[in-house]
This record gives sequence, structure tokens and C-alpha cells, in this order.
Amino acid sequence: MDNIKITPNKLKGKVNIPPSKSMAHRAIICAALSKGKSVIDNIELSDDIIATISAVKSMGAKVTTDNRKVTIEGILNSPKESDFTVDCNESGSTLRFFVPITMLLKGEKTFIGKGNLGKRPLDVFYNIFDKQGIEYYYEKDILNLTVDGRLKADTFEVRGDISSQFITGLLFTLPLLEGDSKIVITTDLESKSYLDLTLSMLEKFGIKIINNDYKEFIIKGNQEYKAMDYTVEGDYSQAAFFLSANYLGSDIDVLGLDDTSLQGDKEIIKWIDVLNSSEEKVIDAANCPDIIPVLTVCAALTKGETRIINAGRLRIKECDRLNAISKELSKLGAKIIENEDNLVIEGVESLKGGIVDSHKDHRISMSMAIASTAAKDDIIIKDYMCVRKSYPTFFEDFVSLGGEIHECDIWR
Ligand SMILES: O=C(O)C1=C[C@@H](OP(=O)(O)O)[C@@H](O)[C@H](O)C1
Ligand SMILES: C=C(OP(=O)(O)O)C(=O)O
Repeated sequence: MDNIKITPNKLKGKVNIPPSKSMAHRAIICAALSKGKSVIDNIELSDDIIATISAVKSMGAKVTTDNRKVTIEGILNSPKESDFTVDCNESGSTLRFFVPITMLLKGEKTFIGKGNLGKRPLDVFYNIFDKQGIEYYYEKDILNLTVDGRLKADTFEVRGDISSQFITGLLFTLPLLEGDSKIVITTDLESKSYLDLTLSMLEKFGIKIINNDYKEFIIKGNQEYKAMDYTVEGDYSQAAFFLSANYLGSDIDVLGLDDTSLQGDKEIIKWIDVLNSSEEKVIDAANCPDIIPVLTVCAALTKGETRIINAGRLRIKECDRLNAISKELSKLGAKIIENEDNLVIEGVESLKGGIVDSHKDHRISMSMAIASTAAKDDIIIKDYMCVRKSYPTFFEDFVSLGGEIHECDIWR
């Protein structure tokens, strides 16, 4: 039974925001590519982070976990010499980061995963494999990709308007190749702030990259990652849920965030200000796709019209998030017009109760929980525990803030 009934309640109290998933992926990877031993502190074992830890282990890194501390001895001390499989579970980051990273090693690499992951685009890599004569095999719609070959230093022409994760994966890998490389971005770049997270983590671990205004990146080969100890900062993507609850009338102290953070989802603060203003309300999703579902909940309850633009890429996440959030909020009485790459939302006074579907997407499940805080009647969320992907303790935190939840069987 994986359905939950929430009785509407405003939330109140303090919440410690979990560590940034994006920064945790990056720190674990940089530690694993270093020669020595690093301790990465403040790690939460969400399903996505477990996938990244198991990926570095499958490449030969030695990893021990002790509470929130993860100790990593780098891959390069004893790299895997034979074929291996990486189980990405549902993590797009793990898949797009490790396809190039694993190509530092010999042998055949197989990538498996579940949910929507096999449907999320990988063409950027297939184009590179074709150009470099690397053999690969994949199944359509199900993640079962096998790549046989090592990546060579090169000029990589890469689109920037599908996912920044391809570029991050290359940025981790190219400094360790024998020759020098260049990444040329051939389109507009979206999710740009995620590249800032990558570049800043690389710099901390001693890797030098020249960034020519995000149009090209120059990467010298034969560099060395230097092991270091690092503590992961709080996650703005997760804080966005509680900051949105506050916008809707809750009173939560959101603790553990770094206000100098480079995380793009820090824009939650700016977009809530926009919703609070009486002027034309336009939210640009290009740089902060992950906070758009919960911002849609806020917009649905904001007087007047709000437009969410540049949001087409939400369709290629764990589910079609543009469709899922429009459909589920509409069931609760929201007024949303869903267009190909934007939403037009006409604010309503309140939401009613009802049965909504998480679409097995953690950010939809959490957004619906936040919607419940401003609803008139009980809300039932189907498959609510998909939050394990990024925030396994979300509903515990929700309850500790006064959220009233009951497991329920909606078919009875
Ligand atoms: O690099 C990262 O850590 C991420 C990049 C973003 O993906 P896109 O670059 O595909 O937008 C974001 O949606 C994802 O949750 C995490
Ligand atoms: C899209 C997400 O992650 P990923 O792309 O790593 O699966 C997310 O966490 O919302």
C-alpha cells in the first residue's frame, strides 16, 4: 500500500534541509576520481545518491559509510579491469555523468535503470560514440545500454538545450584523458547553474577548466584530482517545498541553507517574490526546472495570471512534469492551461480535496503534499513514497511540522 491521505493543515516549526543531491553526486565523483582518500560529510542516502555510490564502487573505488560520512578511496588506486554494470536506478544524473566517466576504463560497460530513465534522451552521447567509432548497443525506452570503448580527447560539439548533465559528465572525464579537449556548446545553454556547481566542485578538487562564457570549455588533459574532505551544503531544490508552504500560509524555519550557494534552485526566493508582487507574473524555468512543480502550486493559489515559460524540458524528467502538475492540480480545482513549453495559470481562491497521482515522481509527490496545506479537504496521493529518490525523510519532516498523514487504501 503506497497511498497516503493528508488532512489539510498549515505547517509550523523548524526543518533541517537535507544535503544538496547535486553537490553530493559531484563530491562523491570527484573524490572517486582522486588518487587518495576523501571524506565527504553530510550525505543523505537517497536512492539517487546510493546509485552514484554504487557506480563509483563498480569502477573500483572503496567506499565506507558511517552515519552521514562517506569515506572514498579513489578508483585510480585499483581501477576495475574487466566488464562491469552500473545500475543507475532512476537517476538521470548518475547515468549522464557515468557514461563518459566509465569510459576512462577498459572493458564493456552496461547501464541499467528503471522508471522513465530509459526514455530520457542520450543522443548527445550517441553522436559522440558515432564520431569516435565507439561501439554501443541500446534498447529503446528501457535502459539497457552497453558501451565498449574508451573516450579520446577531442573537440566535443554538444547541444546545451536538452540536459546540462551531458556536459557535466564530460567535464568530469576530459581532464583525465591523455590529450587536451574542448567542449563547444552549439545551442542556447539551459540549466547553466548546474555547470557552475560542476566547475566549482572540480576547482575544489584541483582541476582547471577554462570557461569561455559558457560557449566553450577548454580542458587540459593529464590533470589530477586531489583528494580532500568536503561537507555538502543544504539543498535549495528541497527547501523550495517548505518555502512554498510558507508562501501559502505555513510558518516554517528552513534551516541549513548557504545563502552564498551557487545552486540555481536558490531562485525559489526570487520567484516567490515575483508571485508576491502585483505586477505581471512571469517565471522562467530555464535555469531551475526542478522547482517548477511546486512553484506551479504557488501560482495556482496566487491572484491573477502567472506564466511559466521555457519549461519544455520538464517533459523529459522522471515523468512529463508539465503535464503531471497541470493534470493533478486541475483535479483539485486549479485553472491551468498547458502549452508545449509553458503554463498559463489563473489563480483560484482555494483548492479542494481529491485523489491525485504522483506519477511516481518525487517532485510531484512533494508538490501535492504542499498543495494539501492550502486545500479545503483531504488529499490522497498515490505512490507517495517515490520521494525516496531524493528526500527519503520528506514525509517524516512533514509530520514533524504538524502535517497530518494517514496511510490509506483508496480501493477499499
Ligand atoms: O546536474 C544536476 O545535478 C542536475 C541537472 C538538472 O538537469 P538538466 O540539466 O537535465 O536540466 C536537474 O534537473 C537535475 O535534477 C540535476
Ligand atoms: C530530475 C531530477 O534528477 P535526475 O535528472 O538526476 O534524475 C530531479 O531530482 O528532479
